[in-house]
Amino acid sequence: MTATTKGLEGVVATQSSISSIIDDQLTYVGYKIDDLARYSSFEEVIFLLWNQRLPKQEELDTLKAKLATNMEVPEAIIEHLRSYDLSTVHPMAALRTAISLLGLYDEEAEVMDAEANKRKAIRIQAKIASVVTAFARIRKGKDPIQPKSNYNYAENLLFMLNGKEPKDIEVEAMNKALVLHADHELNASTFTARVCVATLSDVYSGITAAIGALKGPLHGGANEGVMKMLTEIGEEENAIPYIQEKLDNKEKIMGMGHRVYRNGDPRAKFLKDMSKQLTELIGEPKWYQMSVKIEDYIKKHKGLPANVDFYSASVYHSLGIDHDLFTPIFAVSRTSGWLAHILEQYANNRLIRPRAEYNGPTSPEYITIDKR
Ligand SMILES: CC(=O)SCCNC(=O)CCNC(=O)[C@H](O)C(C)(C)COP(=O)(O)OP(=O)(O)OC[C@H]1O[C@@H](n2cnc3c(N)ncnc32)[C@H](O)[C@@H]1OP(=O)(O)O
Ligand SMILES: O=C([O-])CC(=O)C(=O)O
Repeated sequence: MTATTKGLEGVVATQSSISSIIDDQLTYVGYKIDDLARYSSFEEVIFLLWNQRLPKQEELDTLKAKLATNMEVPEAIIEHLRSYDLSTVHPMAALRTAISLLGLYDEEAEVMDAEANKRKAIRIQAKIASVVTAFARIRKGKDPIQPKSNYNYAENLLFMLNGKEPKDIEVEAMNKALVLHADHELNASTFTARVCVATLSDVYSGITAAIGALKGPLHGGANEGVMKMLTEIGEEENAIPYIQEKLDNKEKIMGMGHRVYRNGDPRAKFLKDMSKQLTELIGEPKWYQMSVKIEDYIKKHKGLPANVDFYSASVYHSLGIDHDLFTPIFAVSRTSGWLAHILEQYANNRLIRPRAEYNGPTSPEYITIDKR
């Protein structure tokens, strides 16, 4: 057996043609994230991740139409959401359970051929936006909003969330955030999804498992943590003493650091630009200003760069999204990547089963329970 590496750092666990991080550059199917963030719609990226090529206009139109028409969720899911005490349930917990439940209403859930799996991918990608937004509205005592078939994915997401026609700038920002969060090589939640389906379990199980992994604050959950931190700081002048105290207490600063990127996350600059623009637009530039101060300080004193979660917090806040919905919105986007990886895993599968180096006691004498 080879030596263990804590947290599997640097271990290459699979081959994949979906996304890559080489020398701090992120690509989806070889396309630079900078180009995709500037020019692509989220639907184009979904097509790219699932088919390993960019769509022609007609193919894109078909995918957009399929996503829009599949957004409706079974009434039973809505009723289930209504049955929780939503004041205490974390939205990621509700999402995890709702997606698992969704599988019970999909007649093809257990059908394991490639075409059926692609059909399920469309249904899951479409419906996850409705589940998150329905949750958001039901807990405020409002009814879920039906998607519009002529809206694109980002528009529908905002529309179903806020109940009003989104502004162009908001749609543009949401689209870009969805593109930037869509996939990221073998991050923890994607790895979780692949491990799950490599047992030949079903797609819903893979997505449910991945949601569970994304929920944690060391992964997707960090974006909610960033906004919590900014809110606690309150004003720009409090930022550095607050951060220094956290560092003195050996606490981690959410949204900072990354396992793979050492010199900076290429997605962060787009979110940073959007944060500047949108926080000004809503008349709350302090969130951006505070974030810049923290980023500079952590870079200088810890050598750690901001990751994708750092500026996405103030971006989502500016779009009027509740802070505990930031990670579910991340999940809506990352579902596209999880699904791509699940399909890729099925297409060339082998059970994922590494080894553990045993470091427990050896040969203790067994004493029967009456003598212990
Ligand atoms: C979408 C995403 O998942 S992006 C990541 C989102 N997560 C976060 O933002 C949470 C905060 N960041 C972190 O916890 C880490 O940087 C991770 C989990 C992202 C990466 O972790 P790892 O590569 O395992 O690094 P690890 O946690 O071992 O940290 C290495 C050192 O840097 C320090 N460090 C890393 N991140 C931070 C941070 N955000 N704040 C303060 N110190 C940090 C650690 O304390 C450790 O210091 P030490 O060697 O003195 O003990
Ligand atoms: O790759 C990682 O470890 C975490 C990350 O940035 C992501 O999932 O987007």
